[in-house]
Parts: sequence; C-alpha cells; structure tokens
Amino acid sequence: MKKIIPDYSKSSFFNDGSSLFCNTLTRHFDFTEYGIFQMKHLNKQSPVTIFISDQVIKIVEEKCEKYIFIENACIKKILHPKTQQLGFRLSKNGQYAEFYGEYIEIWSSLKRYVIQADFLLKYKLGQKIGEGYSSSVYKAYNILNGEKFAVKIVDKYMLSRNDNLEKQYLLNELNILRQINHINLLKLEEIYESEENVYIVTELLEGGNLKNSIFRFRFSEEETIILMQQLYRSLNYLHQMKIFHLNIKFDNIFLRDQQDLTSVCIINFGKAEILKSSITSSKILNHHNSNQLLSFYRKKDIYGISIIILSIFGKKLYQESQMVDELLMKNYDCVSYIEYMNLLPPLQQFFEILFTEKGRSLIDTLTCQDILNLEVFKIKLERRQSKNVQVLQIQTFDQKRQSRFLPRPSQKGHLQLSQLQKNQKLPNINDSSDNKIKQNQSYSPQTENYLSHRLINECKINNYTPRQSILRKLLSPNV
Ligand SMILES: Nc1ncnc2c1ncn2[C@@H]1O[C@H](COP(=O)(O)OP(=O)(O)OP(=O)(O)O)[C@@H](O)[C@H]1O
Repeated sequence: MKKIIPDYSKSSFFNDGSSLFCNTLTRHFDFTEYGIFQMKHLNKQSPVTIFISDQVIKIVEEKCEKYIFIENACIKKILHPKTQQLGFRLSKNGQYAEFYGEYIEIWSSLKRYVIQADFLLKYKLGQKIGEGYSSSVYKAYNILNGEKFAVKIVDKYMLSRNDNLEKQYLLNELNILRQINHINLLKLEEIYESEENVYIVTELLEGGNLKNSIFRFRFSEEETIILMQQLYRSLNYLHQMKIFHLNIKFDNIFLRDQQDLTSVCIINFGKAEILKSSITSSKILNHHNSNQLLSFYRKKDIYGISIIILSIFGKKLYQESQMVDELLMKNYDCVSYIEYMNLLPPLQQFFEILFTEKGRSLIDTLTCQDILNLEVFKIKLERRQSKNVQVLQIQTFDQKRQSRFLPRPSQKGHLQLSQLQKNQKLPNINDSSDNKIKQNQSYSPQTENYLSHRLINECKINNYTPRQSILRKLLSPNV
C-alpha cells in the first residue's frame, strides 16, 4: 500500500495563502546552479535543473521554467518509494512538489528559509537558558553529533494574541535573521514547527550577557575599544542593508566566550525595521519623509550602542531607553560627567561627540562609518588570549594605576599619546562656551546611589559575585 506523507503546509502557522509555484519574478535574483533533480509533481516525474538564489528556487524543465519562493515553505526529507533515492518535499498551502537527487548541498542553502517538522527527531532539549514574553529559550543538542545550539520555543497560541503583534515581531525577526551574515550578529540555524510551537534554532551564545562579563572581569581599554569597534561595525553592516535594530541595550548584547570581548554578538531583532526605498513603517514619525526616518533610526541605534560604551567606561548602568529618548531630544544634560572621565584623548573626543553639546550639529548625519573613522579606532590595538584575563588581573594589580583612566606604563609606548593628539583628524567640533556641567552633580536619569544599588541587586539576582570581591578572592594568598 502506498504510504501517504502527511502535509502540514495548509495548517502551518506560516501559511500566507500563496501558491507553491509562480511563473514570473518581479525583480532580479542572482541564481547558482545546484544540479539535476527528478521532480515529482501531480503524479508526473521529470528531470529538472535547479538553481537557487537566497529566497527563490528556479526550476528549469525541458520547455519551461518556474519558481518557488522558499521563505516559510514547509519542507520534509523523503525517500523515493521505488528507487529509495533521498530527496525533499516542498509544500505551501496544501500544494507540494518532490525533488530527488544530491540534496545535501541544497539543504544547507534552504534550511534558514524553510520550515521543518519533527524538531525532536534531530535535537535533544537541554536546560532552560532564558525567557521572553511569548517564548522560552533552551539549550539544544544535535542528537547525531552533540553539537550545541540555542532554541527559542514560541507558543503559537500566545503568538496569535494581542492583535497578532507578537506574530509580527516573530516574522520580522526571522525575516532579518535570514538576511544577515555577520560575525557579531546572531546566526540562525534552522526553523521548525509542531502543532503547538515554533522552534527557532540559533547558535548558542555560551558567554552570556555582556553586562555580566563587564562587571565581573577586568578588561583593558584596548579590549573595550575593540569591543566598540565590533559593535559599530556590526551596526554599520546592518545600516548598509537599511536594517535598524531599534532595541539595542545591554540585554541584547551577548558574548560567545564570557572572557573574550571580541566574541560579542547582538541578538533580538524582533523590533528591528527594514527601510526600503519607500517608507515601510508607520510606527514612528509617519509624517516625515524616509530620509528623516532613516536618520532617526540610525541615531537611535548609534545612541543605543554608545550608551553601552558609556556604561562600560563610566562604570554606571542606565535606563537605556529613557536615556536614548533624552539624547534623541538633544538633552545632553542627561550625561553630565564626560569631561571628568579623564580618558585617553581620542576616547574623550568620541564621548564628547556623542554625549555633549559639541556633537549637536554632527549627530543628525553621523553614520557608524563616520564613527569607525574616528581616531579612537586608529590606536594600535592588540588582542590578548581571553583565557588570560584573570591571570592578567592578578599580575597587573600590584602595579595598579593611580587612576584607572590613565594608561598603564606598558601601554604608553603603544599608544603614543602625544603623536595621536597632534594627528587627530576628528570632525570639527565647535567648542561650546557655555559650560553647563557642574562638578559633583549628576543630571543622569538615575542617581549614583540608585545605580549602584541596582547593579548590586542585578548581581545578586543573577548569582554573580561583584567584580571587586572576585578580584579580592583571586588575590587572596589561599588561591
Ligand atoms: N542564542 C542564544 N544564546 C544564549 N542565550 C540566549 C540566546 N537567545 C536568547 N537567549 C536568552 O534567552 C533570553 C530570552 O530571549 P528572547 O529572544 O526570547 O528574548 P526577548 O525577545 O527579549 O523576549 P520577548 O519575547 O519578551 O521580546 C535572552 O535574554 C537570553 O538570556
């Protein structure tokens, strides 16, 4: 008896009602050839040549060609009933076609776009590592080779609540994750669906949240500058694709290795926006033209990253979204102590552009590329092995600098400060004569006491030992 392969595409959460095949494309795609397959469709079998671009399969038959948009199409690995040849079945809204042939290479090109079933046949669930509004995140292990991943399990029922807003966030996040490919942005592995859940498999970021590492380990200025560089580079990559994250905060910045700032990775693209040539969003500023919207989004992202950098150098936590809003309104009084941070001059200048009146005229047009061209990123930076972080702390503690903002003696040669000061080619910043900053008085949205209290509480909640005590522990003669 003929075995019937169940097809879930009609009831799929991702079913948008579109047909499996289309005969024309409305824009240009660059296709790569993937070889000859036997296509079985409507009880007819014929040889076809398959070409793939990111989201489209081109199927060339003897006399004609047609296309399948693979985004959110359901896919299943299958065996040919007669030849026992391996293949895959693509289906959409109840229509399907089967392809038999060398499918391994093609599978790796398709898997980020299509929806698979049977998550539990491939992965074993591990411990829970996080939670969102409508999702839980777990460790997952590939049953065959033990490879570790993170899987976000989203309850389909929860997604359909709230006027489908959560569904939109999820589809938006998937749309963006499928397009991006950058070392400092979360990598999507594949997507599954069951009757109750959607499973989004991504790389596992084992280093945890950046905030935890920053307040736990002692990193040098050079390491922090490399971190800054990587964050702005990844943002620049997104902005060049007209993608804006719009939700940059400590909670969404992770590390692959908790002691290696170069392993930084931005996550959570649910609230991101893609701006194409016309205005696609009516969420904010819908009366503005697309250039103004683009500038607004760009500033929002740049401020998001910059506040994280400020928190790291200033050893303070902020309510990031409130602070971004203040800065977007050009209220520079919300950061009052930049001038007293006593940083390396190129760093100081970076902070002044972002957080003081001096940058007021630049900020509307400032891009990530402009930031990456600043002198601060031209300092000769050296990476060191992440595993040495704590050892280095112990070694350098004896020769502790009088101020943590002054370079260590060993850094002075590298940095060639006086040379840098002479050669600085930063954007022309007009000095503001009216200095509103009062020493010993903070205009930040939160008082220092409150912030310290919050930091300690966060450490407690997350079971972290505050950094100072870790250092003391490391330095204790018993260790
Ligand atoms: N790839 C990953 N590696 C390690 N931990 C992760 C990964 N993805 C998510 N997490 C953890 O799971 C938590 C929740 O992730 P999720 O993406 O669901 O959050 P969210 O999108 O902020 O939630 P919400 O649905 O409320 O917006 C994160 O804060 C993080 O701690």
